[in-house]
Amino acid sequence: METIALFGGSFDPPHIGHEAIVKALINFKDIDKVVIMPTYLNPFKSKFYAPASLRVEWLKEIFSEYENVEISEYEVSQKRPVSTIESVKHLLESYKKIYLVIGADNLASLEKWNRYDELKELVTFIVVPRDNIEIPKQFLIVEVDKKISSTNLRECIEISKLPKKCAKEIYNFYKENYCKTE
Ligand SMILES: Nc1ncnc2c1ncn2[C@@H]1O[C@H](COP(=O)(O)OP(=O)(O)OP(=O)(O)O)[C@@H](O)[C@H]1O
Ligand SMILES: O=C(O)c1ccc[n+]([C@@H]2O[C@H](COP(=O)([O-])O)[C@@H](O)[C@H]2O)c1
Repeated sequence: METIALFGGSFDPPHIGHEAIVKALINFKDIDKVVIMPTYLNPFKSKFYAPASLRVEWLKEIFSEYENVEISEYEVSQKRPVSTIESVKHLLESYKKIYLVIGADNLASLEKWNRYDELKELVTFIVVPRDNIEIPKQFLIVEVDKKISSTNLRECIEISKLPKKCAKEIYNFYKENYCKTE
């Protein structure tokens, strides 16, 4: 196991778009393992909705039968916003090469990420297309076409857009706590 794909995110909630991205990564290039790393809190966000412990629990259940997929609690266990550069440096103690996976919506803020100049030298970015956002030529692309976002699901939770393994638990949590519509 030398090469990993680091797939970080809030996963608030996890949805079938995330699952499709992980499936596509497993067979991409020289990737040996996908490391899914939920945030405690994204450094650019002010709050989370589901507690980190619950998001970790869901992710572990969703990917429990996937080979070569690991859920890392490195960020969550620190109970603070953790910059991606910190997580990458931590993972480079164990792995030789890291592909860093982001949705195209994150391209707009990427250069403002903490120590971006250093980060870009340490990883190879993989971008997943989204919302017809243009992806500059220097980035690798993994094609996954799922028009789903956690923001929309928090507004109006739809069970068909949640990973089967814990769709009911996720549905009930957001329905009771955040959904605005029936
Ligand atoms: N449907 C999708 N297509 C492409 N990339 C996605 C998709 N859903 C999530 N991603 C990417 O996966 C990573 C983790 O996503 P995240 O947990 O933020 O979910 P999200 O649906 O993007 O949530 P939000 O609506 O709050 O931004 C991010 O880099 C995000 O851009
Ligand atoms: O390192 C940073 O400065 C930084 C700033 C904003 C976002 N990120 C990371 O981007 C990933 C996607 O976040 P999100 O909330 O869109 O799922 C997640 O791993 C965040 O920690 C990282």
